[in-house]
Amino acid sequence: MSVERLTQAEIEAALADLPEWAPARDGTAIERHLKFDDFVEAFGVMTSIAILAEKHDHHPEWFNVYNRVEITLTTHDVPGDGNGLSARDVKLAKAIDAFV
Ligand SMILES: C[C@H](O)[C@H](O)[C@H]1CNC2=NC(N)=NC(=O)C2=N1
Repeated sequence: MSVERLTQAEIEAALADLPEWAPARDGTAIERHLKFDDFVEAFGVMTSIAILAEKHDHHPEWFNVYNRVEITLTTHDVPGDGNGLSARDVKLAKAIDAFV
């Protein structure tokens, strides 16, 4: 899938379909915060997301403490300087939403 940077309009359109996600890092990322019953559930979901990420060849930046998981999606391989949002981020976010 293309790693071209999404335009601002494309980002806004994508976020309209991703109500659980919020823009982050000045529009170069999107993030979603999750809370589970306990650590084991949180880590189980992280394990599933890790397998999904590997299938997508697109990997999250994430933080976990006990039952909380904070996921940030951004693309390193975009042209130009620094990370940006690409269609890969949108695709992985939709895949994550499909099972959390
Ligand atoms: C070589 C490998 O395919 C690339 O480094 C992939 C791996 N996972 C990735 N994950 C993310 N978030 N951004 C990337 O640009 C990216 N590129």
